[in-house]
Amino acid sequence: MDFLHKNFVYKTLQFKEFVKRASEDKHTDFFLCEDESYYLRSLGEDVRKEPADLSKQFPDLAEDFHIPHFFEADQFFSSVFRISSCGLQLWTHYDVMDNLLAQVTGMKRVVLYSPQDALHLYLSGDKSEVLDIDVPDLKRFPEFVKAKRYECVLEPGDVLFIPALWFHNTTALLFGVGVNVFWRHLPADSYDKKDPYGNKDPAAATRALQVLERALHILDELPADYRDFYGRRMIQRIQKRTFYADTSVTKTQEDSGSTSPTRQFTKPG
Ligand SMILES: O=C(O)CCC(=O)C(=O)O
Ligand SMILES: [Fe+2]
Repeated sequence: MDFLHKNFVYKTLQFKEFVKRASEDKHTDFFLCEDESYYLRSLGEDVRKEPADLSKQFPDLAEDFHIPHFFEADQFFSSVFRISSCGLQLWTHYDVMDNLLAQVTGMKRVVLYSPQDALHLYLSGDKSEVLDIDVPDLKRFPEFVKAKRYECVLEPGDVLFIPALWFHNTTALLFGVGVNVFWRHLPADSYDKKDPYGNKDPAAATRALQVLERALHILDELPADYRDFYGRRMIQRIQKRTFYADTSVTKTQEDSGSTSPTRQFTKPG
């Protein structure tokens, strides 16, 4: 699927007809063309307000679906039923909650990139503009080669932990059914209140980005050479204050020689 050129449409179908079409390669009945692909991502009862919940929208199926005890019941956010045609690829994106992606039938390739590689992914909001991650256009996306790719193939019964902010790109290798479960690992009031999908930035991040826009607007009061000078200094200040590698390596990480991030709130420095 291509979010830049919107090569997909939203349609309503009887569930039985949807499953038939999603599981066949060529269709006798179709919307656009005989080899079109199908994708279902379940939603809540009120699609704009409520997150998806397998036990509410598909109670019979939910009886068969159990995941290990990874989080407390009050951290649960949503359980999303997903069905895809063979070959369907979903663009690289991040979500803001921790996630277990379970494969029920079929097989799915999942490619992951660390949040620390965000600047190499040419983001448009929560999505990467590099749609073809296997044969990327390196003239348009030269930095993409710097993003480290992690890859796995999910088979029936497999469950993949996708931590919040980790980028993921999925390709169904066969017609397949899956469920993913999002849960909150930050205090509940950190999240955007109106976010049925679990992909809106935490409220504090949104506020910080708004303040940054204001700061940039203020810099516009100065000539270009001054903007350049203060812009560079602002970048350095942000890096020093926020990047793991620069300031927030914990004692234990230093001791073990690891620079991998942990989820810790660092004191303002
Ligand atoms: O499995 C898919 O098709 C997409 C999964 C996904 O984006 C997620 O679990 O957050
Ligand atoms: Fe996702």
